[in-house]
Amino acid sequence: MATQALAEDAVRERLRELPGWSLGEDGISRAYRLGSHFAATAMVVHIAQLQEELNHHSELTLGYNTVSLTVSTHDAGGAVTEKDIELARRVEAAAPGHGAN
Ligand SMILES: C[C@H](O)[C@H](O)[C@H]1CNC2=NC(N)=NC(=O)C2=N1
Repeated sequence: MATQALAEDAVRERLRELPGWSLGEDGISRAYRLGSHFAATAMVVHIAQLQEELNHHSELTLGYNTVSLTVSTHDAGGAVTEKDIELARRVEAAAPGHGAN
């Protein structure tokens, strides 16, 4: 998958299909709220699996009942690339199964 930096407007266009995701200085980010600490922990494990499958890894934070992630592409100097968008899409697809919102 391409690791060329996406222009800001291209990132924002893709984020239109990813409600809850935002663009910041460190990449694209999303925070999820779960029904319990255990549910949040289980989602973190699932995200780790998705990241390993994609070989693309976020900064992933587990709170009491929240999971937050921020991702950019190190190999592109911290820019946002299609790999970041693809990880976001895969996490979004997994979120409903965890009761995350
Ligand atoms: C060697 C390994 O494939 C690379 O370091 C991968 C690992 N995970 C990664 N994750 C992210 N976010 N960006 C990268 O450029 C990246 N590169």
